[in-house]
Amino acid sequence: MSSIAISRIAIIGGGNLGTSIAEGLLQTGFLLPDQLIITRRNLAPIRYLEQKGVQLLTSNSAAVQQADVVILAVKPYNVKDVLTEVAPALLPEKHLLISVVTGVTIDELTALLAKPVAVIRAMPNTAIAIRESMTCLSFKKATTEQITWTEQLFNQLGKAIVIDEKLMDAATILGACGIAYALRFIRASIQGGIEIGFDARTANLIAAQTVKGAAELLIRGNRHPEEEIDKVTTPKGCTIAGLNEMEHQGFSSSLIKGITVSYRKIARDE
Ligand SMILES: NC(=O)C1=CN([C@@H]2O[C@H](COP(=O)(O)OP(=O)(O)OC[C@H]3O[C@@H](n4cnc5c(N)ncnc54)[C@H](OP(=O)(O)O)[C@@H]3O)[C@@H](O)[C@H]2O)C=CC1
Ligand SMILES: O=C(O)[C@@H]1CCC=N1
Repeated sequence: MSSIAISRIAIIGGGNLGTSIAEGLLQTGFLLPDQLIITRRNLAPIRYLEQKGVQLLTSNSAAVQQADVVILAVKPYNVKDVLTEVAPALLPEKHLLISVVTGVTIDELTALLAKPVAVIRAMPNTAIAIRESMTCLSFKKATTEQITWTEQLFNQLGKAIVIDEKLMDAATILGACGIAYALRFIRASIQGGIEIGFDARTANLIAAQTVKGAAELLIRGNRHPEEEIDKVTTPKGCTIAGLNEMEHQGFSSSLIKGITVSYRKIARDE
């Protein structure tokens, strides 16, 4: 497989994440809409992608046959059936399998395929739909070209880093589930904002843009949050009073505990 020339990408499982990946991919110059195939059993919810030129199929094997990169985006409990179905069509000399499935290791995927197809695990998040994903990648036996190509692909869709596979569950929690945690923070801010006088729409805009700005301060400035917090906290001021009350109520502690509970839900010793 060349590092740049692919004929088609097939996304197996056009659900929340699969369609988010498709939407992000369509915004890149990485491929044309007719180079993208997406499958699910019930195609009705994703007919809108057909209007954009994407090929929709119910046959996973037919999708795999037409593609050289296959993105597996089904729930973990569907993996065995789907891989058993597509294994005959997956050719080691042709295909790269990228799995975004939570908690299924490269060894487990390879064992289900029972053939030496290159497998890369990717853990993106739903912000991939707007090319703002944080994607963690891991691999075992992929070629340099396949790894480079996959990094380039996900860097077109946000930021991508390569991690050890044993950190993949932690990446799932911090990066993928993290979208939900961040949105809950924003929702709570909106509720507080309404209580102090804003209508919901205005509170939503202020809270979301403020979180975006805070995140950009860290990303662009490569800073620790507390450095930026120090700039906001006037001595005896309102910020520190509110922050300390949040901590007295268990703000950081509840987040840390939530993250570790989420982690225990999927983590295994690897
Ligand atoms: N949602 C997220 O934020 C993230 C999810 N993930 C992982 O990505 C995977 C997908 O998650 P998510 O998109 O949320 O789940 P969804 O349930 O939304 O999507 C899974 C899709 O797979 C389809 N599907 C099920 N069986 C088959 C089959 N035999 N052939 C083809 N398609 C099939 C389903 O459609 P139908 O029933 O019509 O076939 C469904 O649309 C999971 O493993 C999840 O852990 C990883 C990171 C983030
Ligand atoms: O909650 C879940 O199981 C999946 C994994 C990452 C995001 N959603």
